[in-house]
Amino acid sequence: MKKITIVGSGRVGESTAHNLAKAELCREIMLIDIKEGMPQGTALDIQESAPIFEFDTKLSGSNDLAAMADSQMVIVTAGVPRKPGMSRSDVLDTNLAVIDGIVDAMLKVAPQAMLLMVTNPVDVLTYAVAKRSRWPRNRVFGMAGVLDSARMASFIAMETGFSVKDISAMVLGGHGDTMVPMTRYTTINGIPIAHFMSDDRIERIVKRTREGGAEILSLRKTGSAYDAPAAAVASMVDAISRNRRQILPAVAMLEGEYGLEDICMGVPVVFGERGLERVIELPLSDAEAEEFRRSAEHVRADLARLRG
Ligand SMILES: NC(=O)c1ccc[n+]([C@@H]2O[C@H](COP(=O)([O-])OP(=O)(O)OC[C@H]3O[C@@H](n4cnc5c(N)ncnc54)[C@H](O)[C@@H]3O)[C@@H](O)[C@H]2O)c1
Ligand SMILES: O=C(O)C[C@H](O)C(=O)O
Repeated sequence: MKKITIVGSGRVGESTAHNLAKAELCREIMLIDIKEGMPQGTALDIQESAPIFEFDTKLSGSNDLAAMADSQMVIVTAGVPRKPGMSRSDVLDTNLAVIDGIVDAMLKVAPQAMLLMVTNPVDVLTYAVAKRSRWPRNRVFGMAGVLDSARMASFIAMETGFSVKDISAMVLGGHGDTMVPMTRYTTINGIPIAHFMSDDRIERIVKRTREGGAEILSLRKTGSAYDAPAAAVASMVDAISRNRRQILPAVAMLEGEYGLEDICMGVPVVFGERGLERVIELPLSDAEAEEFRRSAEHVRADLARLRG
């Protein structure tokens, strides 16, 4: 890709910029933030690591949303994170106001770009962007499942002692307390985890995965997770910019899949050069379908707040 803009150069934005630059996933990165001097300073700081990491990506910063002109992708990490004790939905109203301005600016200066939403609550804000922009779903999607699945895989590696490289985990649904860790589709080198772990141990991992964001918040206290989230964003950009046609869980607009439409939430999708190229519909057991339905209800409750 030629140019990627990251709007919001706080913790997740900065770490994402560094990951994209180190992997040379685009030729140019524009960092934008409302804080004066901050995106410029962050861009320069990362740029000065280029001789050490040996990347040719050029970084710059701006306080003007018009600087996203000609981007092929805009990654949105602007807004506020929740504080300990809050749910992600508690920052909806604050972050919605931020997102609307970004979409309006994109419609003017980068109307053909893809938008990758990170700001929380990510399912609802992805939906808000899709509705405001009227872009097709291949160009509007959100990051959550790659992060939640990485957390689940990390916890399985910690519990079993097996290499994390062999663990393939999958978490679907809304990015909240009702997310759906798909234990039946989670394997260690192709072997279902039930072969290695008791139901109790699996249930502990499911719970810890659902509470993964809150666990980091409660330890760190001054901010939410950013390193694993930024790595997750970079892996989605990698799949798109290198046209890998990789299956990753991501927040997508559903158009009848899983019996749902007019809602954004986490499902397995194929990422390639056109962005979100296809939603994959997995057969669900009765129990999984029920968890998925409950998660959708939770997202819909927040969507109702958008309307009114
Ligand atoms: N989807 C996920 O899985 C996931 C993971 C981690 C964080 N997040 C979310 O990402 C968001 C950012 O988290 P963070 O830790 O980087 O927060 P942060 O406070 O470090 O950074 C947010 C930045 O956004 C900037 N900002 C605010 N309004 C803006 C606007 N109108 N235009 C441009 N910039 C603006 C702020 O100045 C700040 O620098 C939060 O909403 C957080 O919950 C989501
Ligand atoms: O927990 C949060 O609020 C941030 C993010 O959604 C996460 O899961 O780390």
